[in-house]
Amino acid sequence: MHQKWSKTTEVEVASNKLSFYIETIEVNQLSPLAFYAAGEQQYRGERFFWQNREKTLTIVGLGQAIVLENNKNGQRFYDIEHQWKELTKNIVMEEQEPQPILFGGFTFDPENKENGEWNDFPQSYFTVATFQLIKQHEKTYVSIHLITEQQDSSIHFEKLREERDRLIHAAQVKELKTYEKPKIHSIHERNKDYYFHAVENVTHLIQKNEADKVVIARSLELDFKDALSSPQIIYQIMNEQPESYLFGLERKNLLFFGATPERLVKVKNQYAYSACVAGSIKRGKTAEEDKLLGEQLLSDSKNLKEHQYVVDMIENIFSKHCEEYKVPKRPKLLKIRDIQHLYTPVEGKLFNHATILQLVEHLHPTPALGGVPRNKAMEIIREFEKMNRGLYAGPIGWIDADGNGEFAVAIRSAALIDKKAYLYAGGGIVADSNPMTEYEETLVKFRPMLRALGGQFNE
Ligand SMILES: C=C(O[C@@H]1C=C(C(=O)O)C=C[C@H]1O)C(=O)O
Ligand SMILES: [Mg+2]
Repeated sequence: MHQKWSKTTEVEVASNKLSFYIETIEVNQLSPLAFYAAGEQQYRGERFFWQNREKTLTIVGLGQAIVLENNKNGQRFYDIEHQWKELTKNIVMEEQEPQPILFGGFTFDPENKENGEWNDFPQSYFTVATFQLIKQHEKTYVSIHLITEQQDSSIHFEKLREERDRLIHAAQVKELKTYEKPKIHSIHERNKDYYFHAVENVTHLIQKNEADKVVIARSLELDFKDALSSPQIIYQIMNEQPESYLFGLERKNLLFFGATPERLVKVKNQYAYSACVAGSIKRGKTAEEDKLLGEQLLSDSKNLKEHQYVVDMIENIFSKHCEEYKVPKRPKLLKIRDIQHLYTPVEGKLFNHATILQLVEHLHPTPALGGVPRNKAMEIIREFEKMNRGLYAGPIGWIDADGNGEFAVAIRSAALIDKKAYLYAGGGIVADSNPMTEYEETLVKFRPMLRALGGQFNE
């Protein structure tokens, strides 16, 4: 017999009286990706996938028990947090019991009005899945969530149990499926000339002291021969990027996905963990060359400057939200498949009242993706980036009913819509930046998603 938990709580959200029904079972041996793929017919546009960097936690969501979204600037973090607290305040979980998860993301800049692939996408987009799979410590749990105004939901719930069993069965029999790499028809560097012009201009502005650092990004447009499926893409990024957070978030016909090495913030039992990741160099072709490049990065003044702005800002936020915190004096190297970064982990013990979404609100955007000073940098980005970043460079992640959770910075990412994918990459511009070097840095940063999608740049 599977271990099983069931509970119902009454809550009031936005003056609606709602009941939150939860039933969780432990299941044997189930591939999270196969579970995700089992939702291909019924739940397209309503799924998510998350795996942390350490690969100790995987979460999959199929269907939507509730969607929390808003377009409010200024209050968007607070609103999501408030609604989630209302939804979960009466839930008392047992220690071993898997929690209901709120998963989603915040766009990079709610003030950006550029048209494109992010049209109609809300500035904050979160969901609680109808069917939630959690794989943690080698155990796998599947929960049903039903959030409803109905008083008697027993018939509805019985249907959901049947559907859960169908999904689990389908996932078990599809276990061994592999997917082919997509076939790219064409690659287009959007506004390429304009990007060089932007980096040059922004460097001049910084030399004139209008700002200290500004991150400028650009995008690639890929066309495919055939339409791609979300499980096919998640499969590719799982094979490509073992040392990163992996994520996929669907809404209607858009899939946003990526493999990022960068943590924005993790909160566990009132401890907070963040990471300064900024400053980059490529990987070497041999171990010796790789080591030399790493040493070069560790002593390169332009990259150290890029990095230090991030450390100063994150340290400042931690000093406001923590009783105590630690910041190492010098960065170390974070080496991932295509690139090496300067990396400084930061951790602290939060004040009692501090929450993960408050930290997300204050940390986003760090100067790793925005700049210094923050507001000036955002204005410059709006003026000089001919695009809408959407969820790229924004916070993506989850929160549980206890307020624990983790958000990554959604870089090394792309949006897929039908037969087109849009890949995003940028870099920190400081006074001594050079357009060609920055351009080449973006090529390296495009590489993981490009490779996952079946493409490659020639060197
Ligand atoms: C902007 C990106 O990455 C950020 C910029 C970096 C840099 O300029 O050195 C390094 C890591 C990230 O914080 C991206 O990957 O698109
Ligand atoms: Mg850089």
